[in-house]
Amino acid sequence: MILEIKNLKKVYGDKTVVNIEYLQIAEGETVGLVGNNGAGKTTFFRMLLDLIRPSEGSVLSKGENVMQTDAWKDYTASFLDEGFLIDYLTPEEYFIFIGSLHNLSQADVSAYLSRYTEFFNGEIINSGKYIRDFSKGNQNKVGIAAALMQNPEFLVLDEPFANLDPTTQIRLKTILRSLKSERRLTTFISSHDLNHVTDVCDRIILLEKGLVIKDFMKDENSLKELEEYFSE
Ligand SMILES: Nc1ncnc2c1ncn2[C@@H]1O[C@H](COP(=O)(O)OP(=O)(O)OP(=O)(O)O)[C@@H](O)[C@H]1O
Repeated sequence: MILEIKNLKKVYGDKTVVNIEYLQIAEGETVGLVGNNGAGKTTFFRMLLDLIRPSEGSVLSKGENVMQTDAWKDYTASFLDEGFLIDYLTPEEYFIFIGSLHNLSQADVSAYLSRYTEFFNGEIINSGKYIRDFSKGNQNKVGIAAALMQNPEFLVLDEPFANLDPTTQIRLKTILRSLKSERRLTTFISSHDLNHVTDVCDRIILLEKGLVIKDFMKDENSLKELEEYFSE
């Protein structure tokens, strides 16, 4: 079991924004987290990654509490928002820096980047610009590519399709599918885009006011069911 959540709660003031009794994610699953604004998706992801402390409960990665160990950091990669970037670097400098944290040489990083030319669509590499000068969509591309470069077993992405152009959205889905089939990558992604989520995920978790309202395996009716749920 790559991830196990036990009685996880986050309380701000008198408001419980995440309240998940039990949840587990197995190796190789692609799980989509959906829910309206304020449902608690980002807060939940931040607790998964030990970026904020839960008020109660625990997150176990391969059986170890993420608050008490570091081993999970070797096989987990994530991109939640631009806060993960270093905006006064160029994308190349940023990739080299992230690579150096994961024992990748400059040659390894260049080899990796050359495989992602299509994903970058000519806009990221050799642009001579700092990350801060890129559009939000292109900043997202840098963050997602840096996460993938770490060759993770477990990938967490918060709204990866937002701000990406349709071509890149489709390319990202293709990349996620091939990493799943080639390397059994486990992916946990949040999204407001029900089409993309049902397209790429094999399991969908619906969060509302911090609670898991639905947790089901995707089938051919899932998109319609989700659309009905959200139109009520
Ligand atoms: N630091 C904080 N202090 C107080 N309340 C917070 C804090 N962080 C988040 N919240 C509240 O927690 C709730 C959940 O927010 P969160 O960002 O996790 O939702 P979300 O599902 O990711 O929403 P969105 O789809 O808009 O990104 C919201 O009501 C938010 O206002």
